[in-house]
Amino acid sequence: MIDFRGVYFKYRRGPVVLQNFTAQFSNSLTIILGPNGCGKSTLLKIAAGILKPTEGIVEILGKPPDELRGKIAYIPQSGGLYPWMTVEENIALPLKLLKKPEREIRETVHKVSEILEISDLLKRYPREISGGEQQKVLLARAMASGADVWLLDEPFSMIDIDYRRELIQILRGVGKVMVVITHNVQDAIDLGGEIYVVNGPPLKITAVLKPGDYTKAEELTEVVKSAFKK
Ligand SMILES: Nc1ncnc2c1ncn2[C@@H]1O[C@H](COP(=O)(O)OP(=O)(O)OP(=O)(O)O)[C@@H](O)[C@H]1O
Repeated sequence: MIDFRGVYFKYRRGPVVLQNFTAQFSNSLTIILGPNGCGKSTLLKIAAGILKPTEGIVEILGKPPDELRGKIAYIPQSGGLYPWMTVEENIALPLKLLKKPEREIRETVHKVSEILEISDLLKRYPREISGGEQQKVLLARAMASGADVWLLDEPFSMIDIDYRRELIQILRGVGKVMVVITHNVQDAIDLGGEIYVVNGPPLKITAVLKPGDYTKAEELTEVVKSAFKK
């Protein structure tokens, strides 16, 4: 579903992050686990079409990212909400860009806000809500957008442990193609997708674990620790 073939990417004042990188993420839910600075966010930004590789081919559902504008929901590791817009306006933005009727926009925003338990935050600005609430708003925006592909960079890092599991169940029910970057092995298990353990830069895949291979965080932690060293 997400295909990287011979991809090369280097930051102008940074390392070569992708060097002839080839991978096919074919599960509808891909989880990427790896240490700080190895290149996970860069890979996701390339998939989202935000960064352009200098060599190689990137395809999502058979198309280059540029042809999928409006069909990809990308949630960055930090930021991502427009500070001058209310929470409601931030969630509505992708639907506005798609020129959906006002009534449909209103209904969709209210529906997703109820699902994510943020209805009471709609009139506030991003600076007036907590970090975890901001992450919920970003997920609400992805949900409202109806995008087919969700690229999520550490989407639960500030969500408390009690709500996290509930949120993961909600996301699993959305039924979209998803790539999720996480540092948290328990989240990876709860998500239940195919887990790619990576290292770098340059980014390389050191282990691929099928859903259900590991049910205990301790077992997966051991595999991840040894894969990080490869
Ligand atoms: N704009 C930039 N310019 C130069 N180097 C960069 C830039 N952004 C990232 N890098 C470097 O590229 C490498 C990969 O960064 P990236 O953000 O993709 O890592 P990551 O795996 O997502 O890390 P983390 O888990 O800490 O978020 C790192 O060595 C980082 O220092």
